[in-house]
Amino acid sequence: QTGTVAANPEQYDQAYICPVTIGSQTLHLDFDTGSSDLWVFSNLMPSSEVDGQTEFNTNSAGATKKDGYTWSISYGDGSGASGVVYADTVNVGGATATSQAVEAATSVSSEFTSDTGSDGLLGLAFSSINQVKPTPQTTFFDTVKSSLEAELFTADLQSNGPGSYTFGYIDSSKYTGSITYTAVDNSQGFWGFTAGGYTVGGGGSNSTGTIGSAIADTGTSLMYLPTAAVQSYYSQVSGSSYSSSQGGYIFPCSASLPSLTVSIGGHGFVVPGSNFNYSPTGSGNTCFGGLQENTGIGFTIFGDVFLRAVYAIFDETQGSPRIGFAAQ
Ligand SMILES: O[C@H]1CN[C@@H](c2nc(-c3ccc(C(F)(F)F)cc3)no2)C1
Repeated sequence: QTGTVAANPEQYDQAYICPVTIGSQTLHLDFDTGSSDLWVFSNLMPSSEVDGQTEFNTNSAGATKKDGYTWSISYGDGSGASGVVYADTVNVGGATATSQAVEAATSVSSEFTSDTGSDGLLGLAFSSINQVKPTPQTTFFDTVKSSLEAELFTADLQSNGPGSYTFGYIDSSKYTGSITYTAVDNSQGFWGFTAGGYTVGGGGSNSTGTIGSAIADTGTSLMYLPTAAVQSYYSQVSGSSYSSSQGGYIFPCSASLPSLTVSIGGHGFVVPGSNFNYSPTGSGNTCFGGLQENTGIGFTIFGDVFLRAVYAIFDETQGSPRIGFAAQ
């Protein structure tokens, strides 16, 4: 089997929301290659924590409670959720898992209540970091992968318009040139890979260092690189500065932004400058940069700002996992 689902950007491309059928309900979930739990708003939550989101009905005929199973998760920004676990049929664009662990929230943090476009998350990292106790559950991809035409999924994220995820096949209309694959280190549960040198702007190679280990994370909006690369980038953006009040680099919204070329698997991938204007700060006609320092995170994260510039293939067809990127 295969699956194809639209990936709809929230405002400022903050996250990508996809329709998922669970039993007879359709919920809109944030697909996240940086975590491994499929959790949903549910009828078990206090109404004070729900602001228009669709609630998974745990009383529906097809939902089977997994007694004694609980979960609790927190995300990079400190938000989180917790609850209990059911099994139900989950269909993503035609790819169907007949008995998928569906983690029904009994409580979510205020950030999720306020994120009115999302009814929960669908994790696509490795099942080793699933947060269900006493027994971790498999991700949707792990549950269905043996039944897919090919054991892979792909992400085509777009700005201001629908992109798509595919399960089980590569859509050759989504990219140009060839796909460059590189080995994945999943020892931390993430789609980890090694990135090489970088060049700011289209000029000659002015890269002074290499980026090193990184993760591909569709659930992170921005791109977080080592300080040296970030300072090198913003040194080419006139009027840019680090704003402690905004918590990152900002610049005049009228600034012209250079591209950033990153070498992965020996191929240079170009992120256009426009990808690095993330959003207005709301003060003084300054804009918040889509490239920020990885200090304090502990990871270099290739989030949506990077992933919008490529077609990404999350591939387990070779036995050991690999990740592929192609220009689009
Ligand atoms: O944890 C890492 C795994 N991938 C990144 C991720 N972060 C979120 C997230 C989604 C929605 C919200 C909220 F709605 F604003 F609460 C917050 C965080 N989803 O994936 C970071």
